Formats: sequence, C-alpha cells, structure tokens
Amino acid sequence: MRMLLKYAYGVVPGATVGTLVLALASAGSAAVLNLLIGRVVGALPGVLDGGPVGGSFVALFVAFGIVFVLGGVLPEVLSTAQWMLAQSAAYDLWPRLASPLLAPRRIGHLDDPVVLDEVERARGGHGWAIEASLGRVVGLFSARVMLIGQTVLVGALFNWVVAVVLAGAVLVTERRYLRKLDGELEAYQGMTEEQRRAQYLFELGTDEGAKELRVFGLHGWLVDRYRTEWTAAMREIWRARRSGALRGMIPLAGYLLVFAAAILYVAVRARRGDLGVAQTATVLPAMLTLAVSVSPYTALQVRRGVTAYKAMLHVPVLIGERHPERGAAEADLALAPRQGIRFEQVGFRYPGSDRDVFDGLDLELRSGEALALVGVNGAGKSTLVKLLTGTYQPTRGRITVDGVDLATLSPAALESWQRRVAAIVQDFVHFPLSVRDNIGFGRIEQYDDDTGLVRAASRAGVDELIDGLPLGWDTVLDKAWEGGADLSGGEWQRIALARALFAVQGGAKVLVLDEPAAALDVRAEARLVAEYLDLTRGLTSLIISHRFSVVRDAHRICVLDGGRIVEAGTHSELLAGDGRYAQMFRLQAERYLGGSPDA
Ligand SMILES: Nc1ncnc2c1ncn2[C@@H]1O[C@H](COP(=O)(O)OP(=O)(O)OP(=O)(O)O)[C@@H](O)[C@H]1O
Repeated sequence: MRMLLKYAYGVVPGATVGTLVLALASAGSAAVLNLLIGRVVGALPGVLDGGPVGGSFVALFVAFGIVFVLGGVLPEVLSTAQWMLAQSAAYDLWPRLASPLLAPRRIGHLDDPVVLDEVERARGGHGWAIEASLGRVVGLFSARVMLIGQTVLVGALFNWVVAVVLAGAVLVTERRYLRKLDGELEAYQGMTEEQRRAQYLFELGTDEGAKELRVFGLHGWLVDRYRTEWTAAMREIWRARRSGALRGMIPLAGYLLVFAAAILYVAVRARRGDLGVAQTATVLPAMLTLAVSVSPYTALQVRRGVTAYKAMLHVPVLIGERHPERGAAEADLALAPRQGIRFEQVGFRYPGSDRDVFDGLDLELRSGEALALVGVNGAGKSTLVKLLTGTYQPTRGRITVDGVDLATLSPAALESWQRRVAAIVQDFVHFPLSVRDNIGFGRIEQYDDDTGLVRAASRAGVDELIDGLPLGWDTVLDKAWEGGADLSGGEWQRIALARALFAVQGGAKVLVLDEPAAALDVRAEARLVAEYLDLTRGLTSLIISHRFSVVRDAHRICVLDGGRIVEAGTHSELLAGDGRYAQMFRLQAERYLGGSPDA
C-alpha cells in the first residue's frame, strides 16, 4: 500500500494528500457517528421521562445531524476523488512503461518473450492494473482507518479482547476471500487458449475480417464458433466459482458466528447492568460497522497494482540486462557514408529462431551508388535492411559505415546514423493520422516546413491526391475519423515514398526502398522507374523489388541466395552471365511476352 501511495504522491502530490485527507475524514466520521448515536440514545430516556431538554442535548443532536450528513456525503466525494487521483496519475504511466521500450536504438528486446511478459505483467493482464489500484489504495487506507476507529470504540467502551478478536476475524476473512478471488480472477484473466480464440473471433467479425466473412457467407459459422469457444473457455471458471462458493460458506459461517457471539455477549452484559444505554448503543453499531468493513476486492486490486508496479520498475532493468547497449564509440557519422557501407562476413539469426538468415554475407554499398537487391521470398532482403539501419545486430561478422563498426557505436552515434537513413520498409506503417503527420514524420524537426512537405509530396506524385482530400493536408488517413479518408494500397505506398523523400530533403543520405512498387499500378510503376535514378541522385541507395523493371536501371544489382550474395553486376552483365538473375528475369519476362524474353 505504501509503495503505491508513494508513487501517487510523486506524480500528483496535491491530489494524493487531498484524497487521503478525505479518506481519513470519511472513515473518522463513521466512528464519530457511532459515538454520537450512543450519546443521543443514552440521553433519550432522560428526555422521554419529561426531564429538561438542555442545551447540551440539542448540541448533541445537531452534531449528530451534521456528522450523519457528512457520513453520507463524504464517501461519495471520496469515491470521485479516488477516481480523479487514478486518472491524473495515469498520464505518467504510459510514458513510464513505453520509454524503456522505445528508447533503445535497436529492437531485439521487442522480440524477447521474457521482456514482453514483464511488460504484460506491468500492464496487469487486461489494462492498467496500476491505474485502477491507485484509487483503490485510498479506499483500502480508508477501510483500515475505519477498522482501527471501530476497534478502538469497541475496545475502549466495552472489551479490548472482543475488539481485537473481531478485528482479527475481519482481517482473516478478508485474506481468505482475497485468495479465493485471486484464483478466480487469475483463471478469468489468464487468457486461456479458448478465451484468446473467442476474443479473436469476436474481433474478426467486427474488424479486419468484415469483408471476407460476408463474401464467404461465414456469419453463422462465426457466431456458432464464438459460442463454442467462449463456453469452453468459461466452463472451467464457472466450475471453480461454484466449488469456491461452496467452500467459501465455511469461513463465512465462522465469521458470522464470531460476530453473533460478540453481540450476544454485549446483550448479556447490558442485561446484567454492566453496560449503560449509551455504551451499548455505541458498541453495537461499531460492531456492525466492523462486520461490514471486509474489503477483499479492494485489497485484491491493490495487490495486483503492487505486482504490476514492481514489474513496471523491473522492465528497464530487464532490458538493460538482456539487451545491453554495449557500444561506446562516439564516431561522427553526420556526413556518412563518404566511402560506403560494408557487410563483412555477416551472419544473422533472429532471436528464438533455429535458422541462419545470413551466413558469411559480404556486400558493399558504395557511396553515391544506386544498388538493387533481388532474391526469392525469404532470402533475407528485408532483414538486410534491418541490419543496415542498425535496428538488429549481426550475430557474427560486422557492418561498417566509412570503416566504423555499427556494433561499436554509442546509442547517440547510432541514432545519428539512423537519421542518415530514409527508408520505406516493406511493412511500412499506415498511420491513422493526418497526411501532414504521415509525411512530416520523415523529418519531425522540419514538420512545419510547408514548402518542403509539398515538394516531397509532388516528387512522390501525391500532391494532386492530397489536394483532392476533404481536409487537404489535415485529412486523417482513416475513415473511422470525422472527415477522414481511406487510401488505396498504391496511394499509401506513394505517401510512404513522400515520407522517405521528406527525410532525404531533411538531410538523410541513404535511401532504402523495400518493395516500393508492390502496390503501384502500371503508370505509377513506370513513373517510379523513370524517376528512380533522378530520385536517388547524390544519395547512396538500396532498392529491393521482385519487379525487374524497377531494378534494371540500378548501377549494380546483387542477387541474394542462401544467406549470401551469389551474383553482382549491371543488368546487362548479369543477363550475359546467364546465372540466377538471368533465369529469374527470363521467367518474369516470358509471363509478359508469352515466351520471348526481352534482354
Ligand atoms: N522477426 C522475425 N523473427 C524470426 N524470423 C523472421 C523474422 N522476420 C523474418 N524472419 C525470417 O527470416 C527470413 C528472411 O525474411 P525476410 O523478410 O528478410 O525475407 P525477404 O527476402 O525480405 O522476403 P520477401 O521477398 O518475401 O519479402 C524468413 O525465413 C523469415 O521467415
């Protein structure tokens, strides 16, 4: 509890202190109310017997009225304050968890299941357990103050042993319930295979599969399958809940017996004349308030919040241990590449995979050269881009830029290298944000350079498209937003090209185009081919494509196969060599020309 309160205080000190004061007042008012009930009831016989209604009785009654109203209002105000506390602290949570994930210049940690599991723990299964617990922790604090207040009332006015036994019964019962609830929620939130499948089916019907499901007439199938999976997922939970409810009856019966015995004892002592009316009328409501102060749900939320909070603190430590940024070289790559980029005997295997993508790859990308890379599916072309940008490190060999090994670079130097590279990666992101964002992200420092943005858009051939959008540059590229628009695959590809060109205008000197024409129509592809050498003039560039029309004009073409470069040369040299490239080229050309290859 202390840990979470300390965190909340660190983020929003005023709100935390204010909410705690409210919690104290709310719990305290319950104890004072019971005390006043006793006093009022104690004074009643005298008043009812026709005695004088003194000023002190009136004052007592007024005080009772005030505390009664406060006792009704304060819990409501407190619950709003708890909610606000959780909300205001929440703004700190996302950056706190996301920063250690976003900060490393490499991305191996995002493929590491150990790191991802810890992130999931920090999020708390289904969302922000920490956020939910921040409000609850104050609720628990209030419940504990209430427990202490009522215990003191019972102890001071009646019997300390009884008071401690009742408080103990509350805490023990709460613990037992907490364990039971925890087990149930674990099963519920544990996301069994069936639960995950049921959730996937639900989302499939409303999201990505909406079109195909209709075309294939799968509506009925989907509903039936969802029911089956969901019932299978819940069966175990229902069974656990049924048996848990039965087993839970035993401690509950014991708990009720303890309180019944205590109340009986009060009655016996009162009948014997050991307790006055005022004492009895205070002790009984205090006992009843104690009886209902069991808060297993609140305690559970707080416990889950603490576990999530510890995981959140552990995430950066784990990333540091498992994926240390070892490099410390502060090489100046601000003007790189002046000589070129070299892959020297590079080997690479993805974490958790048992297959090498590269095994002794040698490749040179000379400064100012337009290099093309071809190869069959899975040859490793996109992986080569990840290594070139330094987001992954080779498992052996080295990649140098102007002679400097990328693996030795400090995070700052690696970042400056990454800013030298402008890339359209194969699975580039379709940001559901404005056109300006989608292109401006290429060089965020120049986001406000309208002339530069328009120039990049025009070079990528999307200027007219943007002018035709409902809100022009401010149009959100997603129909789900007011005034938003959906683009076709080829239009998105040109937006991605504009983003890369905007980065080039901003100072990037290496342009990487991974399948830039995959979704382009014939005209757009022809335009890209015609302008390719112009777009890459003065840059070091790497173009990857399965379309030979796109790569044939490159200064040099390399064929990647079996984890190595097996052929390199110009288009005509490779055709003359009659090797893999010539074979693949002929195969593609024959499909268009019905058997007569065009060399
Ligand atoms: N994140 C990853 N984890 C594990 N293996 C991966 C990962 N990404 C790619 N691979 C594997 O690495 C190999 C090379 O993939 P890559 O995407 O680089 O090929 P590619 O030449 O670009 O293929 P394509 O022409 O189909 O785009 C493939 O066998 C692929 O399954």
